[in-house]
Amino acid sequence: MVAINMTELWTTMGSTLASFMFLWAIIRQYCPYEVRRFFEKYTHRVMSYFYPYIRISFHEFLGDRLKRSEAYSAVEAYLSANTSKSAKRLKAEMGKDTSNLVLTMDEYERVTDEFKGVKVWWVSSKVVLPTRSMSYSAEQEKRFYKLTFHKKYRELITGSYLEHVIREGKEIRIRNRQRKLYTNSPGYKWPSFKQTMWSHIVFEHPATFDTLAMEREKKQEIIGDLLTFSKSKDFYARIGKAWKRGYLLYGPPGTGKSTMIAAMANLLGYDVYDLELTAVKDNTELRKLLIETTSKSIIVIEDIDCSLDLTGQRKKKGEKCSDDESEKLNPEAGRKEANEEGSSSSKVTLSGLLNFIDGIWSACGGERLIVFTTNYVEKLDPALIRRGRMDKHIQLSYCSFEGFKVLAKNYLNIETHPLFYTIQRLIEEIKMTPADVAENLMPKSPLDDAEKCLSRLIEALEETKETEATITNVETEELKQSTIPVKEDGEFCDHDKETVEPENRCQR
Ligand SMILES: Nc1ncnc2c1ncn2[C@@H]1O[C@H](COP(=O)(O)OP(=O)(O)OP(=O)(O)O)[C@@H](O)[C@H]1O
Ligand SMILES: [Mg+2]
Repeated sequence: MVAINMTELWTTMGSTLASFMFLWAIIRQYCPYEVRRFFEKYTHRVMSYFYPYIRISFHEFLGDRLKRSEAYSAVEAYLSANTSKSAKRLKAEMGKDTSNLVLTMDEYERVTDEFKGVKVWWVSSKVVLPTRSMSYSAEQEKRFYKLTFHKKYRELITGSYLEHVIREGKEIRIRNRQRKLYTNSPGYKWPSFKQTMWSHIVFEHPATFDTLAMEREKKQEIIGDLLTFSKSKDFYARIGKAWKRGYLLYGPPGTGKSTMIAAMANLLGYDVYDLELTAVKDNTELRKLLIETTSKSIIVIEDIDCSLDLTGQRKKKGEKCSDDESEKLNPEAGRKEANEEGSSSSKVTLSGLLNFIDGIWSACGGERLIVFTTNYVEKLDPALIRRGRMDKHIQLSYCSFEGFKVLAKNYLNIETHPLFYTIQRLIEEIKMTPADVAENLMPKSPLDDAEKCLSRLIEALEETKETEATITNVETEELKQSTIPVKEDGEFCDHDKETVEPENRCQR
């Protein structure tokens, strides 16, 4: 009797379920989106009374969708390391140093994980949002991971399990990630959904502080400063300051400013965001770029004096960053065009840049260095480089003997040589950039040994010495003539006195 009743019960339940499924299929197929949403909502409510499982979603982009969710990235990394053995469909991507492959779950793949004897299930999924256009576009995809577990383990899973997933995921990401060099391409379109405003390539610069030609003490001081910064999360939180630090690198061309940025990134394992200020449309776009940078990164603005003038007005297209006079003194300066293509419509102002560095938005993300480089530190607005914005000012200068020894070790693999004495004497009295010293030390043929390269450097130093002496003589001569200007009638006159009427001034 009981058996018959049970059979009837199962049959009734089965047919009810079948009817419900049929009804649901019709609704899905023919009803408008709003009606479907309505049914979905109430079906979920009814189901939740009987369904013993809890589900948590981790979406790739949240809220205003400006930034990829950190939780999503951590889950992705965790799953790639912990479940790639059990998943059947995987995606492959190049890992760190392009030497290993990183495998992650493919879309709609389902895997099981276990924590303290409790089973949980992860599914990677995506929804495609309704588009206005007829064409299918990848930009409308919303990816997410869904975690499912029994409701009796709610506390364990939402507490210690998720903590464990996020912590481990973050560590794996740091271990596996390829460091990137980002740039904001000129004319890049406003991000429509999940595209970022930065494009990137893998960062593979080989420079390190070991290969940087610089006095040992100064180098150690900078390394110490950087390492202290990277370990000071709690300190910055305690003093109520955003976890970021500004560095101003200044000095003549070829003294190693860009090389030092690469060495900094390699020392700390940070990404590099090379910000081309002249390609930024306005302050709002600048802020968007800032928000999109991740932590553990260096934001670099090279040749800051060329990007923005001191009044906050952008330079016009084609205008040179240095005036004619300084260009004459330093032909290198002329090479730096103020603006690239597309800058004519740029409206980034000095105040926009100041806000970028330490405005309220600059705190988002944390653990970031902002580095400015310039050849002309004296041209910069003091507000831009005051402590708090540019906390550490580092001067990179002409090659010292100590710097030369680093280069000799790098290029020729020698630590001492009889010719070092001559080089020491010359290098201490002559201004030669590390870039020039390095170029002279570079073997030019397979037959070039250390002695040949060092002799070439000595020759170059002597040549520079002679040129410097000639210039000094000419300048002294000019100075002599210009300081005692004489009128035709034999009287002395003063060029600089404003009071002298133009017609009374002497002709040079
Ligand atoms: N201090 C240095 N140590 C080691 N190599 C250096 C150093 N300075 C310059 N060099 C060499 O010279 C080249 C040019 O240096 P770098 O681009 O870093 O100069 P810079 O100061 O950034 O110049 P600019 O002001 O023109 O941008 C580098 O490729 C590097 O090989
Ligand atoms: Mg440079």
